[in-house]
Amino acid sequence: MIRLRNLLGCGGRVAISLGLHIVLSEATVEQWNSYSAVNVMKLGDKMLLRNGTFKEIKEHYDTTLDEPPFKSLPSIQYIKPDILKPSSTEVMTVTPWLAPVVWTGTFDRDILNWEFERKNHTIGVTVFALGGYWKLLKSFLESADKFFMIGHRVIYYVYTDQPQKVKCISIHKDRKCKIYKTSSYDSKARIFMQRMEILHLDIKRKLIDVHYLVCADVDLVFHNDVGVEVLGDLVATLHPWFYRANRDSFTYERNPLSQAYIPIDEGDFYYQANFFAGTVQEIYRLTKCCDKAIKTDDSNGIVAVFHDESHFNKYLLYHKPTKILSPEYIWNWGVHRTSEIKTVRIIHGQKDM
Ligand SMILES: CC(=O)N[C@H]1[C@@H](OP(=O)(O)OP(=O)(O)OC[C@H]2O[C@@H](n3ccc(=O)[nH]c3=O)[C@H](O)[C@@H]2O)O[C@H](CO)[C@H](O)[C@@H]1O
Ligand SMILES: [Mn+2]
Repeated sequence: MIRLRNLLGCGGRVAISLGLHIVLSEATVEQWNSYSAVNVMKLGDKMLLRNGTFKEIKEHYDTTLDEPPFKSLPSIQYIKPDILKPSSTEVMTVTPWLAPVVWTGTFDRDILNWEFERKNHTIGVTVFALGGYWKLLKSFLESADKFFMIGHRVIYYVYTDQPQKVKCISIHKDRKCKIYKTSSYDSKARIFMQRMEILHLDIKRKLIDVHYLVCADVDLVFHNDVGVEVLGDLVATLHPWFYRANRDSFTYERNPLSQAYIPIDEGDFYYQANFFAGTVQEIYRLTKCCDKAIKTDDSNGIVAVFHDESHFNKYLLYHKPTKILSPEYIWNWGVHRTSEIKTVRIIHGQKDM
């Protein structure tokens, strides 16, 4: 029996269940038994376009529901969680919409790794390095090899206008690096705008083909372990300059004519656009939506105050992240460090070119 999970992606699963609902409400099962599976499976994954009746497929679906979804691993030992003991008394660890906020001390990476390994997912990282910024790639990739997702399958997707220079940078032998050539741009604003477009188009073209995707700026240096705790459906990082600030001091776009506009009495947090993550589907939705908003602004002669970051913040206000990373994840040495910043994990803003 081929497992259903091999046949269906997330979309396929939804389509099948939708298919069943439509089918059962509009025709009897007997009627549908005589239909070719092809008709039904147009709703689902192409791999299911095989000869078989609806009955066979329904039976297959029912059987596979009872199978364990992921590989089983030997159990691991860890300290029992104590429900009466908060993971932090200093900081918020869950938002009002029930998204966890990841701080050092709030998670056990061994448990997370064990759970992740059962699912056997690949993690992609996109990074853009155009113009003189290609020189930052070496420290980005070398530090990622040392601290990022150790023990997991990682693919780096490097976008650059100078692929020949990038090829010379050596990366860890167990990791793949795909280099995609992009056009050169004179202005930074153009680069920020293009990134959103390139990302959603390449996800659609399957040039980026992973389960989880992390989108990072090249002027980041990994300083301590960053693991699967940063993965989730839609994950954003708190900005170190603003995490203690009130919403009226956030540098959101305040021009009501811009697509990125956020009124002064709205906003949860100020997120940085230089490190975000999610499933590839969620990153597709985010980048496509931001790209559309940036282009609408462009056609009206508007450039949002912090470019893609303004649009990113607008998107996340109305599509709440399912996980938030503390500023430990993207720290800037220019910010006064207080006691809640226990482990600086990634450093931003040291452009040593
Ligand atoms: C003042 C300003 O605009 N700040 C924006 C910029 O902060 P930053 O001042 O940190 O921007 P930056 O210079 O790091 O540029 C952002 C990223 O674009 C890429 N890049 C940029 C220029 C270039 O010539 N070549 C190149 O490859 C590279 O990946 C870089 O890390 O970026 C953030 C997104 O991450 C936000 O959008 C910020 O609002
Ligand atoms: Mn930067």
